[in-house]
Amino acid sequence: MISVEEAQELILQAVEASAPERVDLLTARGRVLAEAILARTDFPPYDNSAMDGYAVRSADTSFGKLQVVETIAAGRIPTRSLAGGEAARIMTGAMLPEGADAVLIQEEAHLEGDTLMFEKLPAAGANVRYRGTFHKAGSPLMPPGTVLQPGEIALLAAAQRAFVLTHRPPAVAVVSTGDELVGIDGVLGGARIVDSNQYGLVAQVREAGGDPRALGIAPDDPGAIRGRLVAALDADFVLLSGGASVGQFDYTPQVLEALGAQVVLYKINMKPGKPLMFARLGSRLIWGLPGNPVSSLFCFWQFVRPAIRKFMGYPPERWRYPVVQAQLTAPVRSKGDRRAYLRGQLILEAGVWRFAPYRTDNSGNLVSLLGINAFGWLEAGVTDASQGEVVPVLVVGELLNR
Ligand SMILES: Nc1nc2c(c(=O)[nH]1)N[C@H]1C(S)=C(S)[C@@H](COP(=O)(O)OP(=O)(O)OC[C@H]3O[C@@H](n4cnc5c(N)ncnc54)[C@H](O)[C@@H]3O)O[C@H]1N2
Ligand code: MOO
Ligand SMILES: [Mg+2]
Repeated sequence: MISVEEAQELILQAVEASAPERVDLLTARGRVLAEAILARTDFPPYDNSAMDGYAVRSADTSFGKLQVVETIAAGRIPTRSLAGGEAARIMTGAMLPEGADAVLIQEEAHLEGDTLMFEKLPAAGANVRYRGTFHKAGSPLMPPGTVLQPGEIALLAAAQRAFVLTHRPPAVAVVSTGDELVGIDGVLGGARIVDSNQYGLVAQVREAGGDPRALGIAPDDPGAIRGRLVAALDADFVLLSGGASVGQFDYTPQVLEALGAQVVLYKINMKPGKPLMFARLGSRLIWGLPGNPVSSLFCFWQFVRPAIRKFMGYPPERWRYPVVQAQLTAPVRSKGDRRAYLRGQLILEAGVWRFAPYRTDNSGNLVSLLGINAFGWLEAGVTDASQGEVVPVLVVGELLNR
């Protein structure tokens, strides 16, 4: 059995960033830039007011009051420049008139007719956003490799980039195997269960940024699995779930070998998720995920998501989930035969990371995934840890505050 880190390394070595494609900015969230973006305009594009108030000349201190000569709304070009003793009513974002160099906020002034009364004029530059002070036209705005989150999308919109070159996400085919499986609206009873992995994996692919293709269920029959796998090879990545272990009807390893796939690794020193297989078939990458629902989800987070992120051009520090050190809120046990990942909740409590482990380690217990956001772990050879002990915790979901 190889370690989690060795397996991640081997899988990532098999992945390259995808070719760039042009996409509509409205659909680019979560993608990664494959081009450098230059600013064509200054940010901001003209001197403007940061507040609602009065554009003034800060040097006009000898005037006890000023004459308001016009009102400037956002989107309007001032009709005249300010001479000594003059002010202009101005709104947030409106263009500063020539001659003005500061904005007096309206709360610190009052009008008597067209005469502006105030105690003190603001210093030069107060409440003014000068042209080009955020960013200069012609200088690099975003390098390739920038992850496009809402802030970056808004900035690209401001730079008038309606289309951008980004790495394309992988198409990820999901195939479940098992004679016991029925589709979500299939007839239960007897020895049948719902193919829940298909739904969990499709959701995970989407969450990671990939393009999922739900290909349904193949029975536990090598020919049928082979047929479904070949149909799945249109996709960049294929996720087979079930049949990865050593049972009499576990066919994933033999089907992959019979197809001539190059098996890169099989079996990881971890629980849940030991019987993971990863193979290459031409340019296609295939994961044989263990069928146990918790193992399937966990193997995805550990070994598929990093590959999706690398394929999508994400920088290395974003391939894997982050790890924090957190205090256990309860004692935990492990058999010690493999590295044991304990599902649970990571909570930031009064500035301290605390990890509340769920009470089961059963790989078949889907109910135990309700509300979890993290996996704390004990290394192989360690059989217990007490309450308050600090353990490493892999953060797979949203952080919680308390
Ligand atoms: N003698 C041994 N038995 C097992 C070993 C072992 O080392 N020696 N490993 C165990 C571990 S660890 C795991 S994990 C599982 C992996 O099982 P498989 O990948 O072979 O998967 P199946 O046998 O097909 O199914 C296991 C389990 O999961 C359920 N399942 C399968 N597919 C789905 C699905 N799409 N949706 C929901 N549930 C699914 C299936 O019904 C079984 O209950 O092997 C252990 N055994
Ligand atoms: O490694 Mo398996 O996933 O525990 O039950
Ligand atoms: Mg099995």
